[in-house]
Amino acid sequence: MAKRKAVKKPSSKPSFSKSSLALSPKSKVILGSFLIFFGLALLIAFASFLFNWQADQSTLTQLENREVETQNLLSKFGAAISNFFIFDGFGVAAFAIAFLTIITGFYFFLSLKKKPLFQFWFWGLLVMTWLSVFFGFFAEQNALLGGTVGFEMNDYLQDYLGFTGTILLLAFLLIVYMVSRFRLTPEKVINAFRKTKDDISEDFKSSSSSSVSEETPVRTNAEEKKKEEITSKPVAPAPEIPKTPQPVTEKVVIQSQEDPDDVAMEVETAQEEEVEDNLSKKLVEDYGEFDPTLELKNYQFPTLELLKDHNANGGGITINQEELEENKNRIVDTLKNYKIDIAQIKATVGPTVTLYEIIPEAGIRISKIKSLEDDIALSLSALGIRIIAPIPGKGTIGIEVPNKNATMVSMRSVIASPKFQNAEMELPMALGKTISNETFVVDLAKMPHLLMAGATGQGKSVGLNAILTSLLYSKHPAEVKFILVDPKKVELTLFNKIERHYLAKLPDTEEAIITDNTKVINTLNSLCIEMDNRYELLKDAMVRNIKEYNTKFKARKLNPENGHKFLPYIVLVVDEFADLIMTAGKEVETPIARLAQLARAIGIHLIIATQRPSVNVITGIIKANFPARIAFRVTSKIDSRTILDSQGADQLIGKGDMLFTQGNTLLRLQCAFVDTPEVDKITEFIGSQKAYSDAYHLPEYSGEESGTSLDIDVGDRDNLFREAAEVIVIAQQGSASLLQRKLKLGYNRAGRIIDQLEAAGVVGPFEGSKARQVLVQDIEGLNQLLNDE
Ligand SMILES: Nc1ncnc2c1ncn2[C@@H]1O[C@H](COP(=O)(O)OP(=O)(O)OP(=O)(O)O)[C@@H](O)[C@H]1O
Repeated sequence: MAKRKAVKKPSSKPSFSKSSLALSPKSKVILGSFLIFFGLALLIAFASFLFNWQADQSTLTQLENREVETQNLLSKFGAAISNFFIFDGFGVAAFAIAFLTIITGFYFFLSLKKKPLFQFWFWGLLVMTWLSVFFGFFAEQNALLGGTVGFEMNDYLQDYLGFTGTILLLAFLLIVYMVSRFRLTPEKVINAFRKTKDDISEDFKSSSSSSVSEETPVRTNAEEKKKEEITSKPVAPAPEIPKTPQPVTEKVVIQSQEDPDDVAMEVETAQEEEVEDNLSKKLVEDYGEFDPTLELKNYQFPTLELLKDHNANGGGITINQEELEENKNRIVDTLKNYKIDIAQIKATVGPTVTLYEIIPEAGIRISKIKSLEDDIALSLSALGIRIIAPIPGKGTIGIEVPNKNATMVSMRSVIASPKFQNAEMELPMALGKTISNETFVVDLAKMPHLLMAGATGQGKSVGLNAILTSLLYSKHPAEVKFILVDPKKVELTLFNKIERHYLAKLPDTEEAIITDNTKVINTLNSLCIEMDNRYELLKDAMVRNIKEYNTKFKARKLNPENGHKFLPYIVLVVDEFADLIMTAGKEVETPIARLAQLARAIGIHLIIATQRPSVNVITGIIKANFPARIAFRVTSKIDSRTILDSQGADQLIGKGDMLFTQGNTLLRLQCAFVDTPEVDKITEFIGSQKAYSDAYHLPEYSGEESGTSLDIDVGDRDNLFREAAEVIVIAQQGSASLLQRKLKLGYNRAGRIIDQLEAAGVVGPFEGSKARQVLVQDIEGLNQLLNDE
């Protein structure tokens, strides 16, 4: 098949490299301010010239004579330049030059895009010339109005076109200008007239009816307000992309050369790709890259001052030489008891533990040391000793011994560290410090999900807060959204304040932080729908992951009219997973497993914490999909095995001492500490700033039971059934949230009553996001219905 590629013609224009013309920001500000002041000077000089031109003109021939005085506010310079532009030039229309200079100054000063500026100048100069001729035409007597240019051009035109011809030409040029600059069409003019006429007649009507009804203006106001709200809603940060470009088709006619009688065949080739590419390039040129943060462009990230430095000595570690020596001697002596001689010993002091790396004498088998692990720990008689034999990749044996005085790792120190500040990660989390006192930062997007376990009081909640704080310090509200599940109801409540900035929720729910297990099931299923939707978008955009998708969207290569939008990362945090599994079991496990298996590419990441890392909570399927794990201190070796697949977590010392693995080696870390008042301050700081109108909405999910016919025994009805029915009938609105509010009920109970009302025929079936239909008109009808039962 004949395929022809468009060959780009080499441009005949001379090409300038852009950088040779580019100015540095400093030069732009200087040039910009010069132009602004110069334009203002012109403006003052021109204005002053209008009043003093006659007096000043006589002095223009003696400019070099310092004795001669001019009336112009800008003296000789003002008089000369004004005379040049106004009298010898374009008349009063020359004011355009002053304005154009000021506008140009602002463009440089604010580093704005130059393209509209060229348009300003083009149209500005054209209008100036037109005005000059126009004034020259009507005010021939006043030389100042049209200037010499206006006068001469007018004279010239009248010689050739005559009086009437010149008027017609001027009128024609005016129409050309209006149509090309303001896209004015006859319909638009007629519509504008019609609208004014309608407005006037409406005003007339409302003023005559205002005395009759008092309610009308109130409603009008409300309506107006609503209208205003709609129009003044922050401009959706969606790039303006015109209709999908039609593929350009090229026709090639093929005719057999040997046989001239052969039927000619037309081959059409489409050049869709290039057009789209050009379109996105043009859009980027015109509007710049799409900026997802535009809607909250004044958003300020929380400052470091909101965090406390929990250490008096500024986070540094104090090395206690005596303690080091003492521990070294104990290790050497203990090993000697088991006939293990040491060739070399080295200590690395961390915030909570010190690592003693030993190299045994030649000939000593590592397995011997390994088998003596417990005995060595016992001889050293300290809590939290962990023996690593050998340290992977090093060929030494490590013995971690807790420091007598642990140093707290404050969140402030890890957030301020260059490692976190310069981290080029999608979702950077500053977890704490390693044993060699280095800040440890990992990317949640790479993990891609995190499992966290630890007995009660060992630092899980602090760990979760540290993760959330890291993300709040590094990501704009447009880039990440959290779904927080907190069955304990107290741990994550502080994050309520940032609901409209950072949280995601189901559309019909009031609270964004989920404390109710039924809602968790709905949210998880909704998240699965979001996942499927996102996969569809990725497929449509022909990209493999969210990062590529967002890059393509920012480059304006994806059309929002086709459903494309900027996709924020979604982080689901479940604080007490054991509790969920115990109450909801499979209903929770299935969507969690599905998300864990599939959600990595589309930017949904899960962080699951549990107190009880038993096998019925962390099942095989969940474990398989959570390669990254954090273990705080647990109570038994079995628990340690369940979470880490090896022991060690049972030997930790608590208070944020943790082991982290991403599938291979175990890393001992001291978790960064962030206190509740600090989290409170951060959320307060964010919460008090301008927010989105609502939390990020997840897709609607209608529970499985919806739509099924219900058969509920009359005797099993809730005590508040009758009262609830009355509330619903009076309000004529069949929603569970109404019952929750009016009767102060929990979500579950309100939902149950609604089901009973459906069975009794008071309300209709579930209708997705809409409230159910109320089938009874009034209380009398309700009484009749219930008495007939
Ligand atoms: N990283 C840390 N550095 C210093 N102290 C810590 C750290 N993490 C926790 N602690 C101490 O441990 C206490 C308990 O921590 P936390 O509330 O996080 O425990 P938890 O595991 O969430 O307990 P629960 O499961 O009962 O909620 C904190 O009040 C704090 O004093």
